[in-house]
Amino acid sequence: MKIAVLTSGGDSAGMNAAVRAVVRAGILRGCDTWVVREGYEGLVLGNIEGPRDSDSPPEVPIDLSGHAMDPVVKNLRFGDGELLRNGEGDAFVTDDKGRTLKGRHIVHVGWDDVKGWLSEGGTLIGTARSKSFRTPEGRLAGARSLIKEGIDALVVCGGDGSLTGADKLRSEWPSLVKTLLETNVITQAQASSYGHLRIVGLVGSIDNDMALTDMTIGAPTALHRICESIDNINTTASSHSRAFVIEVMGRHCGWLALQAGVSAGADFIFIPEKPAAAGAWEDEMCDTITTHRKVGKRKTIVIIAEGALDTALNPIKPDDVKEVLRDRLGLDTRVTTLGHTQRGGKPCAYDRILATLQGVEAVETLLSATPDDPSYMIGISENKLTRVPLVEAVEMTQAVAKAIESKDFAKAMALRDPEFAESYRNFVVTSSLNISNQVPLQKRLQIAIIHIGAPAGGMNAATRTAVRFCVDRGHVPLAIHNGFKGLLAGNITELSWLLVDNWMTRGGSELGTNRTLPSVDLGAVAARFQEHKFDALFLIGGFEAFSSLLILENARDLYPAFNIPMVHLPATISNNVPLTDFSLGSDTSLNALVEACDTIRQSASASRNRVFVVETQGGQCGYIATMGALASGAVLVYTPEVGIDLNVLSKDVKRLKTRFQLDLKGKSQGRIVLRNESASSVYTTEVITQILQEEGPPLFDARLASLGHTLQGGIPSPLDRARAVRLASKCMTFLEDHAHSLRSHPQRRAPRESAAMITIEGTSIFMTPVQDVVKHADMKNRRANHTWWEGYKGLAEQLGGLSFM
Ligand SMILES: Nc1ncnc2c1ncn2[C@@H]1O[C@H](COP(=O)(O)OP(=O)(O)OP(=O)(O)O)[C@@H](O)[C@H]1O
Ligand SMILES: O=P(O)(O)OC[C@H]1O[C@](O)(CO)[C@@H](O)[C@@H]1O
Ligand SMILES: [Mg+2]
Repeated sequence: MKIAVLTSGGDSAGMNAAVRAVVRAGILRGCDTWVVREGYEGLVLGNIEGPRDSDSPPEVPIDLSGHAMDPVVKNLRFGDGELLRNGEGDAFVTDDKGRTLKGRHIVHVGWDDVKGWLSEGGTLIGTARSKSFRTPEGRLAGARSLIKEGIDALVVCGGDGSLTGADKLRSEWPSLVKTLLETNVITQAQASSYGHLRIVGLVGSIDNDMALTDMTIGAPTALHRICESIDNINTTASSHSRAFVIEVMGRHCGWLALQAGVSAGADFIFIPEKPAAAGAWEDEMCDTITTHRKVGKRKTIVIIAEGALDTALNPIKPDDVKEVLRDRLGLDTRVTTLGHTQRGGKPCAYDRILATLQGVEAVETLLSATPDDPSYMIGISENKLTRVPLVEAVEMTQAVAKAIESKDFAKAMALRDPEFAESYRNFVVTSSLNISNQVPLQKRLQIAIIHIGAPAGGMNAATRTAVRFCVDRGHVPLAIHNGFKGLLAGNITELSWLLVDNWMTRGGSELGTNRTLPSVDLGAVAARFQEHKFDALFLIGGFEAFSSLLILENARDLYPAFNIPMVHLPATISNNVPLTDFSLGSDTSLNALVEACDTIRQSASASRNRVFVVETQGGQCGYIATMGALASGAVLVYTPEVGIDLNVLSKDVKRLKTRFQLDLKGKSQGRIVLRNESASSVYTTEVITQILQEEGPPLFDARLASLGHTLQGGIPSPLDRARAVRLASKCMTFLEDHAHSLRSHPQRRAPRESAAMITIEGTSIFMTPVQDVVKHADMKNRRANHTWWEGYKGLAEQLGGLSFM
């Protein structure tokens, strides 16, 4: 099968990763792979007729013995990848030896043509907003180009518009083929061979505006760019006690503005799905901000989506908001439009992984497609890839715009993914300071918050959420400083709304954290619970927090003080807590790893012929190493779950040698091997590096880099912050509900369900009793019995290109 991939609409970070994945997965599955330059415009323009240099066979590598049938070897490179990467495709070439892509929009690419693309921002194959493709003539020309080049299947990576175009092409295809046949543009044989177009959509857009998927490729990276900017603005805003109105992208969708509001801790937001009340938003905004200023807040951050409206559908622009803040509140106010900085830069770890997994899935979808199947869009629901009929996704997306146009805002909100409305509610609770939601005095609780284990990004954001929730409901948030040691020392204080204001952006643990378990002195721990009148306990941490909760639940018969609701929010960079797909901090950590590996790869590539063995943390859990390999393009990954033996090592050395032999002479790229710190007690990172150093020359040499505690990351990633807000809010509701039911039905022993862990499993979030979590835990190795990412070690290595050698 000949598969072509194009990118269309506004560019988004991760599009290159998607193209790389489609190309490499296609090759691994025995397909020929092509890219279409400049989106649909490239299809319309097609390729110039006559001789061209794109189909020249792959340059023959020096040693093919034993590997001639390897699909990677057969499709090693066609020579145009460098041109695309360097932006030289359209260069004016004077001598006849030079390559050019001028006049060629549909280009054959091989394995090495997409090397290094994983980490590149934007889209190297170009994108466009093609006017001509919107016309029937344009689509006819597009169909002609595809058939002329013999393309059987098309992957379109773009936003809602691009996928609407893809759906149109799909539905019109039979009539387009008929017209081309009738006008003798194609032969009967071509019409029969290409009677059915296999097409699949990948959603690439920073807007996250496509229905039936939780996330679009590029939206998380744009959120990174926005949060970085707002984090920077925060400090200057605070210094001058100013207000900032920050405009973010999103013509018809408020996802970026909403998530930025949640993750950056803004005071007020404007989004199209929840338009501000016409004629009343000025009062509402001023009241909210005045309340914040009255308790002593020195800065004001208002985020406004590009497409913000009021309920009468009048656009609201940053200058309108600025005027109100200046004239009515007397605030020294500045407007910052983030513009295209949001679309720029390298993809974050999540986008690299999402694009890679969805690219692979797109190829599988094309291979299994029959003429009776609908065309699919590859989506994601929480942590599960989905195949959704393209036509349904397009219709539902258009329904949002229609709902807004007809002022049915509740419907618009409901048509976005389920998390959208929840995020909005969470934004309101965590940003505002209002007492109208407070519960009656007799229902108010003293809720203790404790951090346990190693620091992880998002711990402080979760704590801030808990505190803001308490303030909103009238509960008292009590911080236990320095874990159970601190509790025993009586290190407990009340937290306030203002104190936690800047905690969204803070890494580490503001409360202080350590690995001491309550078993250090259970009786004394119970006494402290009683003394400080805890009504509920919120534990934030990793495996130790899970163990602590288990210890407390097991001791409920002995110590009545533990008969309060208790909930654990997993937070650890290792992501080794059983049952949950993601712990807080794991995304921050992957981003730290990806950044470090990009830098290391740069050094390795510059030195030519170099392998870096990079050691990751993760304890007995290979999550960071495995997902880090997918996100950084490592060629090998060693995990504690699989282990290392001599056979594996010797095979890997051979594979690396073969791969280096296949590189263009003098242009060898650097390669990365990731090794989890506990993958083997004998074959340590040092030993593996020494083996490669001994065996590699003259083909390659080897160096070691240990990432250590840098993997805890600095500033938490926006995804960890947003997850912290979402999960911590649910935890607080859980504590409140169980505390109230325990108060109304006092029992000697609290029910086991009242000591739970919040878990993300596939498409759902659960409150799982800690006693049930135990069944899924390997307590000795401090990890889960089974994980969702196990198979990705093999996938990372396949996409790295060594597995078939
Ligand atoms: N209704 C349509 N019929 C045919 N082609 C379309 C249609 N809508 C969009 N397209 C094609 O898709 C291209 C990209 O669409 P659009 O500019 O809306 O961006 P997008 O894919 O939504 O991405 P983003 O919103 O992230 O920039 C258009 O320029 C056009 O070529
Ligand atoms: O880069 P352009 O073509 O000006 O488009 C800007 C638009 O593209 C997007 O970035 C993506 O759709 C929108 O958020 C924004 O309104
Ligand atoms: Mg769009």
